[in-house]
Amino acid sequence: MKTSYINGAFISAGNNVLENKNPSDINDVVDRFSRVGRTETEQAVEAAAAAAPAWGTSNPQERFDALDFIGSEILNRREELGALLSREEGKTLPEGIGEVTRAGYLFKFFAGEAVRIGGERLESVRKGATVDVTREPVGVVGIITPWNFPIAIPSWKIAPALCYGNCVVFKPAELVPSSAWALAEIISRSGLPDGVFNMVIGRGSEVGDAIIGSDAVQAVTFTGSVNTGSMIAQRCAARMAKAQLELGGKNPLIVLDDANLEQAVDVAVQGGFYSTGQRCTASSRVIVTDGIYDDFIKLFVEKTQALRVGPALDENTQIGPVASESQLQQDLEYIDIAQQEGANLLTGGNRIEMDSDGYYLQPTVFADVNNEMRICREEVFGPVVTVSRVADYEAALAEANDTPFGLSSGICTTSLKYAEHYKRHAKAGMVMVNMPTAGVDYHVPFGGSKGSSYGPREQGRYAAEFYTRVKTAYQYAN
Ligand SMILES: NC(=O)C1=CN([C@@H]2O[C@H](COP(=O)(O)OP(=O)(O)OC[C@H]3O[C@@H](n4cnc5c(N)ncnc54)[C@H](OP(=O)(O)O)[C@@H]3O)[C@@H](O)[C@H]2O)C=CC1
Ligand SMILES: O=C(O)CCC(=O)C(=O)O
Repeated sequence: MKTSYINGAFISAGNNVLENKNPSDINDVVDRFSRVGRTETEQAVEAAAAAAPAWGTSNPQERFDALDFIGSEILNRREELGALLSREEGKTLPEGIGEVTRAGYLFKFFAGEAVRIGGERLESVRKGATVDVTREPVGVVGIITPWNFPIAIPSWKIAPALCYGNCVVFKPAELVPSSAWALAEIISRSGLPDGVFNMVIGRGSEVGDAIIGSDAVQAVTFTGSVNTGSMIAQRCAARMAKAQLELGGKNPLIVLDDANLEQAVDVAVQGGFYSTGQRCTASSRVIVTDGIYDDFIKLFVEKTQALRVGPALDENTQIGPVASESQLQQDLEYIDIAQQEGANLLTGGNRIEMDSDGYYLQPTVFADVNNEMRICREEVFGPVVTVSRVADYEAALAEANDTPFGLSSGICTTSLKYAEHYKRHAKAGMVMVNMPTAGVDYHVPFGGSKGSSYGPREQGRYAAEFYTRVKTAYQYAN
């Protein structure tokens, strides 16, 4: 049975067993894990706190070597780890391998950043004095991750945390411990001193709660639901700890009359349905102008119906299963709500029974919606897309921005004027022109506005804002 990693060792197993089941076939148990609780989490935090002073002042070469080792091993094993990820989460094999590859490059990127950490020296406005502005680690960082990106999200939090000299207590989602464990196993051989990296496998309500409540944890980074995220931010604020949240999205994709139709439909299909729509960046609202609407709907429904839903590891599969029973129930509930609200179900809407016992759902398209409906305002987190008809670009922009979220926002157009205008006026942290709203690069900032994100951006060089504190040192030269 696999166990948590605390203070440089995988601990011995207890009797609280977590079974990791394959959502493509729930009779397939991917692996068994021993859960820990509060006591072990507190031990992990203590180990991290004890290791923090030395790691915080460690040589950049030491950090580079560890992060580079982790990145190289992930990349060398991308096919094996990708298959494991697809088996436990349900995304297709190419998506699984793609995610693992992204994780490898994230570690490589932050290996490079470790030797580039700098500051600046300014002349003081007071004669004869200088000012140094430098970055220091925050100390112990708590990392709480969701199930939809089992290795990429942990990597884009763990890699910068270590890069900037922090110690880590990492809690993966209960649904996907296998990729997290594989990552921890690689990290355990990377040469990091004991206590610098710790992973605790257990329930959010116990292990997660112990992390966010500990005074020794100076910063918490979280990706997941709005409710859990806002509770975490409030708890952190109450004890003056830093918090960084990546939450939901209700991401719009505008298709203008002048768009390339084939390209726009492919962008909508990819953004809406790939990874089974389980991405906070998924384009769940497509907003189409009048002149292209009928042609768009026809081709979009055709291409949606042609998508092959099936087991994640089957080479013919384009859309894997939903990740869990509870997520499937949530998707079906929203499909029901949309119909009760009067949305027009154009295709999909039902669970699919297959030979393998998994959580399969038809990719689903609703039309004739208005932006007040719950199906247009609340995140479903599944393969469910609404399409609305608007008169022109101005109406499309207004509808796109009329949402409590602001993560990613897309437009398909051949007009430079509209593309440029949209990049400036979309109320979202990320804007995509003629590209799916989902699927981002690993070396640039990731995050949103309004209800989607809180705190500094993740990824790229901007990650330093969260994982460091700035110090200003004045010196008078005698
Ligand atoms: N923005 C995004 O990318 C994501 C959004 N979601 C949204 O959230 C919905 C629910 O998914 P769910 O997995 O339940 O999301 P949660 O927000 O509950 O879970 C995310 C992480 O938080 C942990 N957690 C749960 N409760 C607590 C707590 N009280 N204190 C500290 N940590 C906690 C979870 O642990 P554990 O797994 O042990 O419960 C998990 O590691 C989805 O349907 C989707 O709408 C979900 C995943 C990703
Ligand atoms: O779209 C992506 O590449 C990232 C999405 C993501 O981070 C998420 O869904 O949590």
